[in-house]
Amino acid sequence: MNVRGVVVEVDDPETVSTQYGERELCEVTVRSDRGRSEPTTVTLWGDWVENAEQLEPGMELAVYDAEKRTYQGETQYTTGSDTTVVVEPEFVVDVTDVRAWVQCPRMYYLNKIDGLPLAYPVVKGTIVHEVFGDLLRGRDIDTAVEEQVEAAGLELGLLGRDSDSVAEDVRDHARAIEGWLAQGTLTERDEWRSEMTLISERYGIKGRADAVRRGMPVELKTGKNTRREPRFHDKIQAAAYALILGERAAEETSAASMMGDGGATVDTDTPSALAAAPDTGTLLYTKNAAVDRAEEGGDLSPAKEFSIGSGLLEFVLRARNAIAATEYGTDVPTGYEGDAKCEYCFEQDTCMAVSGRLDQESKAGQVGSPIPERERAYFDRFYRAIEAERRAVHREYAKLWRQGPTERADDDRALVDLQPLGRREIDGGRWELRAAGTGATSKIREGDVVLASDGHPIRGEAELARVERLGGPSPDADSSSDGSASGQEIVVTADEPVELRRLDIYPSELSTDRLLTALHDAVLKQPQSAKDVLFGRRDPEFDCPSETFVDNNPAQDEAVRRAVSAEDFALVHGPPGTGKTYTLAKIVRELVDRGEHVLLSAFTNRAVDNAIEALVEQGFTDVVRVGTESGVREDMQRFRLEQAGDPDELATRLEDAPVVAATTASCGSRVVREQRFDAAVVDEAGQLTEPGTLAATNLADRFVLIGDHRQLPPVVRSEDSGTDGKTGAESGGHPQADLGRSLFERLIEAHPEAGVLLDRQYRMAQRIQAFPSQAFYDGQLRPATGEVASRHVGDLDGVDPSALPERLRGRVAFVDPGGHAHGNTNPEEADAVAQVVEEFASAGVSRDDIGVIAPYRAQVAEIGQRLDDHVAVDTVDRFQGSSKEVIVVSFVATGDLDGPIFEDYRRINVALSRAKRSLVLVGDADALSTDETYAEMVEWAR
Ligand SMILES: Nc1ncnc2c1ncn2[C@@H]1O[C@H](COP(=O)(O)OP(=O)(O)OP(=O)(O)O)[C@@H](O)[C@H]1O
Repeated sequence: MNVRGVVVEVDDPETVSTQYGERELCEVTVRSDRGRSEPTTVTLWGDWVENAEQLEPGMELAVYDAEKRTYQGETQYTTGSDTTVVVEPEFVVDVTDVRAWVQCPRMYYLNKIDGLPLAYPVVKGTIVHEVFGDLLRGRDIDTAVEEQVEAAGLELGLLGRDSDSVAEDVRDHARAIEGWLAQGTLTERDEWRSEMTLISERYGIKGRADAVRRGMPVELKTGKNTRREPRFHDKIQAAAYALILGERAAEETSAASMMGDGGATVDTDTPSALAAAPDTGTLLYTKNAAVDRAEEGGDLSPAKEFSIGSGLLEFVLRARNAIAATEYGTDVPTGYEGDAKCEYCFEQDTCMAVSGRLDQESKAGQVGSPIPERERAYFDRFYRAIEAERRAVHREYAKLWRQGPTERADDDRALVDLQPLGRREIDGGRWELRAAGTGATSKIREGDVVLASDGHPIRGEAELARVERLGGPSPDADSSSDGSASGQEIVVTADEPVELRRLDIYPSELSTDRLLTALHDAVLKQPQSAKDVLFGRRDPEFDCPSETFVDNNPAQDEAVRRAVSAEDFALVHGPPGTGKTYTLAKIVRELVDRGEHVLLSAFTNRAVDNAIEALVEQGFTDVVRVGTESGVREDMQRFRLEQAGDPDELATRLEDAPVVAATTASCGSRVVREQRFDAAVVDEAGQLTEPGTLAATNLADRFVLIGDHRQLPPVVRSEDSGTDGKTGAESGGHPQADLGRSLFERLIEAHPEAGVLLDRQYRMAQRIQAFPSQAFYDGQLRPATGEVASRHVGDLDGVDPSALPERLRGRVAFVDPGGHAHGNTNPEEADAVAQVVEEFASAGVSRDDIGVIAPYRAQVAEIGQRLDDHVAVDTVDRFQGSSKEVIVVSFVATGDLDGPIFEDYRRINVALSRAKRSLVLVGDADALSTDETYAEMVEWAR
């Protein structure tokens, strides 16, 4: 019997005498069905009491294989020998976190906030793991070592290492692996899986096992261990994988026995998930092979097997539960939760320093004096906000099993019903998998790492895969014979040959991890003077030169002057089309001319590439672009710094470049985080969370933020219910504003004197800019030139304005087609939008010059079906930063104004300010007019 529900009450634990002696118990009352059912009591016995004590009302509790009994007419549940207890099952804890927690809960916390440094043991560890995978896939040792060392070239170069000595070092480790693989028992390749992604729906654990051999976990450790037994926390890691493997094995058995029984429910002979777990794990300590046997004794064999019993598995689960319970309240562990000895801990100094500076209780004690109260409060508030983001990511994991395939596909989180077209082995024993798509779209993009599966991402065969191609004609002749393949071939690469039937977005905690390290670095590593301005203890200072930088635009000129003379920071506020990118390029060039080492950053890859493009247009090309191959635009690849290659050359290129360009997310990478700059210039700063901005500004002595807080705000997941298929629900002015408010906005409000408003726009005809200027910029925006002011579609080559219907001949039009909203679509409105587009096209406007913006993905799809691919149809979020000659906006709403686009004026500002020559609003005028601002908009447009 399984019991699962929301905890409503936790009694005090008590000790009772039983036939087995004194035992502890704790009664917990839960309401199942997500808190809707009548209360049920579950008695947790023995060691599970430890977890019971961590419970709080409101948490979710799952008790699997509980024993049922009736007491005084009431049904009760109790833990038995096969029972497992899971706290907050949808909080998906990573196996490496369980390991760290068992070492010391405080270490788990420290790892989280300060991230993995760029250090040789870390990089070497990664290389050895890659080589391990290669060897398992049958690769030759010399090739594997050589290629993997080369792949880490940049990191090794930054660490001052040369390839030969690293290869020598890695080869020692690789020999341990090879020796072990050569042992007679390991012959059947089929029994191996390298790098297996495991996610447990039952226990809320995930991780990537280094290898699974005959169903048993194998973990590789690049350290040495001369004892016979593996280290305890290493065993914990392998046992955690065993726990998940047991769940899978039990499911397979029960599925098989259900089939054997003609579909009837069987619950007698199926083993519990715990009993089905593998009973042996292996730890491979590769450094043992390199130890000099003359100098060191003990057990030097690298491979150490150990047995996994239910006691160990339950221990793992209790540690996992302790993490989930701690994170429920965003509590900071003190170290007292575990029994590690601080004096043996190599993190003791760091631990004491962090505890001292943040004034946190810690088993190791504190050293140093605390940072000011205000900074601690800041750290705390953002820590909580970022952890709320992490919980939102965890909810995304849970959707992998909570949502059915159709629901996931409708939510744009999966591509389902793919038809496998074939697979082939490629370099390094990896696989290329191909399938025919259905023509459906999703948030999955080329270059993403996704879960590829044979139908179910958790219960089926699944592996992490990289999307190489989505759609596009198949180069393979035989797949075109399959009608469904036409134009929709999907190609991914993976370590294992999964039958490709479905792709799911794989939620990643990487960006939350990086926000935390940025917060840590800003508060604990930045010099006092930098923090003074951030925390309002000092006003920013300028040392303005009298030079002219831009002679045809006074505001831009002033912006460059402020930027180059800022001793702390400068802020450039750029409304739509006012030359933000142009000004940014000027600023970067001026800084470089002054001999400064500049970091150029932005929220999106697109903006980073646009900024480089503007630099190139201004004749400057001395830029190094850091980013992945798929993230960087084709024509900017020539600036991209490869990760692989000669260490010294790569490191020199990065360190000597006057300008390094990377997204703010990449600024948190091991490589960029180690660099220092004189100045950081950050574009799209209005869309960045405060810690997201800090990831870039932490790396420089001074910074310039360029953005517009009246356009799209930062995307914050934790406010996004995410299941309604709407876009934009993420931000909309909710009270949890810490992450929703950018550093740019906070600073420009606190220090308007440090900001410059770019007030001349080079995009919209005067008639189009009138409303956005009035409504969102206090009427301060004006066309930069007469040409801009008078723009009209009639000026475009081949366009005959008289061929347009009367209502579309002006620069702004309003079309009210009526119709009814069905969920997030309005088909009649979609028809009207398509008609408007066709009318412009018939008058000679190129379809590539027309864009359609709708508030919801569903309406985007509805309109997209009616138009050919040349017309860009998308949500507001995807239009930020771009423009078109003609823009048609579909509002969808009828009757009332219940949509995120309407709750947030910043989104409507973006939608209205994309058009150069013609803007057509399509919607229900009566519905829109129920809101004051939109009433004015309708008035203006008609
Ligand atoms: N001072 C200037 N003189 C001449 N042209 C300019 C000047 N500043 C900007 N422009 C031109 O105006 C256009 C818009 O500039 P830019 O792309 O930099 O705007 P933006 O503010 O970055 O736009 P968006 O709102 O889309 O981010 C570009 O074609 C650019 O070359």
